[in-house]
Amino acid sequence: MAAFEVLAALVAVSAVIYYYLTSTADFWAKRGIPFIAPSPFFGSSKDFFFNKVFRGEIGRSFYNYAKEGGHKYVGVFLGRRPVLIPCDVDVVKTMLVKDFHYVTDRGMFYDRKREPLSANLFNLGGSEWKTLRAKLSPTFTTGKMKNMFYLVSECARGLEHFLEEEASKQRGSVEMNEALAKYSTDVIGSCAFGIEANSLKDPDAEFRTMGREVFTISRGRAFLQVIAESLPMLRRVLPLPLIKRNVSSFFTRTFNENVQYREQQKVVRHDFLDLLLQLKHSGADGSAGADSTGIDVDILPAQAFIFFLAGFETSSGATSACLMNLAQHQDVQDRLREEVDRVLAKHGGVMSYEALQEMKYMEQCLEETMRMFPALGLLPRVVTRDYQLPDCKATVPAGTRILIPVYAIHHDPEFYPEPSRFDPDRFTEDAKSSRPHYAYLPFGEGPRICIGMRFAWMQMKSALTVVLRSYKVTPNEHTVYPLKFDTKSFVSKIDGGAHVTLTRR
Ligand code: HEM
Repeated sequence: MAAFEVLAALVAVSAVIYYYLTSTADFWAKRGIPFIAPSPFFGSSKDFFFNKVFRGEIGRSFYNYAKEGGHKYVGVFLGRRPVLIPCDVDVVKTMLVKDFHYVTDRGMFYDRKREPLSANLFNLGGSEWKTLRAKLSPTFTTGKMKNMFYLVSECARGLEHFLEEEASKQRGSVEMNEALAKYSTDVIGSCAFGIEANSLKDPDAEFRTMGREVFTISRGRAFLQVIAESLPMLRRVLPLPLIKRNVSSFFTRTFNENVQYREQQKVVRHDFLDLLLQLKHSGADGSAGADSTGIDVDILPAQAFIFFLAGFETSSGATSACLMNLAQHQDVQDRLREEVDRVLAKHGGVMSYEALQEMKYMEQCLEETMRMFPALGLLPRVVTRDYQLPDCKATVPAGTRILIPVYAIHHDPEFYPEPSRFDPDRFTEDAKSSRPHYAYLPFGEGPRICIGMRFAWMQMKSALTVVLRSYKVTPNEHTVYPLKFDTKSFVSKIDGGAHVTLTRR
């Protein structure tokens, strides 16, 4: 009898779970939006959960399905959660800009109490995000970038020495992804935390170790994340810190120690840390500042942390992918080097901020690389109030997820014929004006566009200048090309590394 009761209870629980997991399956059908049918638990794509395929590529299969059917949208399910994929660049534009007040947030999970670093600009939503963005935006003006350039160029000199040593060790063979990750760790360590991160000099530098750890997800954690995707209410009870504890205590401690040092020693470096400190003080003395508009000064370390997180792997990934493209396309590399030599000669051989601004062909090479290899293959958004979709009769409720298929748009032959071909001439002014602006979204768009874009350009161009003015870059036996994406990485990363040979000119 007892066995029968246990069995009955099991059947009942399974039925409830099954009902819960499948109860959203008619979400898109009810709204008349074409959709990709889900399977229970995994939704429309198992690959999405098991990280077997690059997420941007999964988005591309959804996008192609919609386009082939002549649809502007396709509905999918991630687990039981309905997710909308807009597949028309005009719709994307409307969502990101005109209808921004309906689609303000990314729907990222954060928990200010348990994990203060998660309450950062990338994750925050609504009015908290808006106030913070307004406070932080002046930190990234051209003038502020110019003031910070001396710190970036110090790190670029560090990169120069590092490459000299590395290239001499292995007949010129260097893995550029790691070299550039060290460089960008040093850059952001210096600008956002005010310290010499020393990643280029010291193979065991703590900052670099933490940078690696922050993106490493154990199998157990990955499994819990799958469950949390399907059953979001478990998020608050599962032992699932977003950021590993040793990583978060390292960044918080480093930030706080340096704040204390600067305040005591009255050090001014014109970097992000200075600017974040100004936010702190403008609140404390009662003038229009952080506290007076409701920003808690305790969330400042979280902002330095997101500058690091959002800034180091994105920039190093794009720069190393660009070098891989240049290694395969010697004609493009020669043309770019000619530009670097010419502009530097004009500026007395000095890599100044102004010199970098003049390197227009370098911009084209990076733009084309970020088209092929965008940092985020899918741009997340969430609907914040009931929303009648543009060019469509359907309304979706608040809470509906949206994924903008950036990688798919960047590989749509309608905008980029032969999309797998590397061709920086797609980014001449004429070529750009011949296609819709929203067919190119490497930094996102609208009010939530990447706040660090100017900084990223400065950092990437400095690194490319350092490499190209001294070396010819060629493929070697370790080079894997065409580039493959690491399917486990949230931010796009080259699978197998960026191996090239550097030969002194
Ligand atoms: C090549 C380098 C970079 C790329 C490709 C990149 C790309 C992106 C993208 C795609 C987004 C989302 C935009 C959207 O949702 O519309 C974003 C947001 C963001 N990025 Fe970057 N990024 C780069 C470098 C940086 C750097 C250097 C920093 C900081 C120093 C930074 C800080 C941020 C922050 C804080 C956000 C959130 C902005 C907000 O929600 O208001 N990024 N970035």
